[in-house]
Amino acid sequence: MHCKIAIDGPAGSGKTTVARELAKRLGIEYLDTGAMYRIVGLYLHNCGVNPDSTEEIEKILNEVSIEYKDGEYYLNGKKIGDEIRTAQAGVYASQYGASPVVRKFLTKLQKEICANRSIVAEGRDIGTVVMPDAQVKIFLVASPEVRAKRRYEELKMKGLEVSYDELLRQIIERDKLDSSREIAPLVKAEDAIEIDSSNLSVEEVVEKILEIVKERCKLTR
Ligand SMILES: Nc1ncnc2c1ncn2[C@@H]1O[C@H](COP(=O)(O)OP(=O)(O)O)[C@@H](O)[C@H]1O
Ligand SMILES: Nc1ccn([C@H]2C[C@H](O)[C@@H](COP(=O)(O)OP(=O)(O)O)O2)c(=O)n1
Repeated sequence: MHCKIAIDGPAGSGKTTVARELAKRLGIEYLDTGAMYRIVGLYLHNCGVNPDSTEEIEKILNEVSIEYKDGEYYLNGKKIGDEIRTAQAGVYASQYGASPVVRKFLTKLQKEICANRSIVAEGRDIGTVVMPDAQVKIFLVASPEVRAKRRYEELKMKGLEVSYDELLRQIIERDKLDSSREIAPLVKAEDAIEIDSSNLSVEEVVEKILEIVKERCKLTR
């Protein structure tokens, strides 16, 4: 039986770090759905598309192909790099991520990738929309201040000029946008287990989830 693990939560709660480590230890696939929203958000922004215009977005997405191969993303055949990892790309992802057309386009792709395999997928609506049948659903949270500090350290390490106050503002704004939108909002799935990572190390979070996985997926690793 396939083991499906869904990790949802707000920006900076540790989803990507934890999901990657879990996938490695369990020897299963990993999917970062946020990267896909960042790719589409940045592309639509660069095309000057109005986030509220369904027609404009549909027209552009009809000519777009996104592929996911061996952990890498390709947009119209071109491999995606760190350009999607900026704070601003996260803002565009959140803005265009509220569009029903964008969500339909990406959710279809995400369901195809997650089908018929054991996988750890992370984002905002994995446990509620993309993999509602996941045996393990984690809702990973942390205080906005802790999440902004983590993002600040992360972006500084990448040599990017960032302001903690601006990051905190953006994180609070994205939290609000992501959880108040009509379609597939960021909410804890009824059967999800909430973990607050504010005062936990990555290892402690991974260990907590591994315990749940071993019990529910009967995996030995
Ligand atoms: N429990 C934790 N304790 C300390 N730092 C963490 C923890 N979880 C994640 N981080 C760090 O915080 C930053 C953001 O983590 P990330 O996994 O990208 O969060 P998300 O995917 O939820 O936005 C990364 O630099 C990561 O190494
Ligand atoms: N499944 C998802 C994943 C991301 N999004 C949107 C909302 C998020 O603010 C942006 C960016 O997501 P991402 O996980 O890359 O952002 P963080 O790493 O958490 O800062 O994309 C979404 O709407 N649904």
